[in-house]
Amino acid sequence: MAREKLGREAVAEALAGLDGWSLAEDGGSIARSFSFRNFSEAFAFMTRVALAAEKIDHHPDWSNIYKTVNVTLNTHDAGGLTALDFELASKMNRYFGG
Ligand SMILES: C[C@H](O)[C@H](O)[C@H]1CNC2=NC(N)=NC(=O)C2=N1
Repeated sequence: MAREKLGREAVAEALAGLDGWSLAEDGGSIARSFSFRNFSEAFAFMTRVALAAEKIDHHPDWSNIYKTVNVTLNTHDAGGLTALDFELASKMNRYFGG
């Protein structure tokens, strides 16, 4: 199941294929900071991600400061990382890459 908490090895494996994301010290979440040319691009990215998040019913913890978007992902329901976090993270990387 997509919402099942992943073990340490599965997390390490999923993270290895994911550019720019780092694992929190407690292993319970992943984080990445995205930097854009301006606020408009940052917000366009957030809009696109928001629609994708709604579609898969999985939502980021994030903040936006001007042209930077800081994101932390974990699955609250599972109390850790699940396949959904890595699905959303790789979508974000794709949208960021263009
Ligand atoms: C009822 C609904 O499916 C749940 O509350 C979903 C919504 N979005 C979610 N997003 C995240 N990041 N973690 C969750 O556990 C979660 N649960």
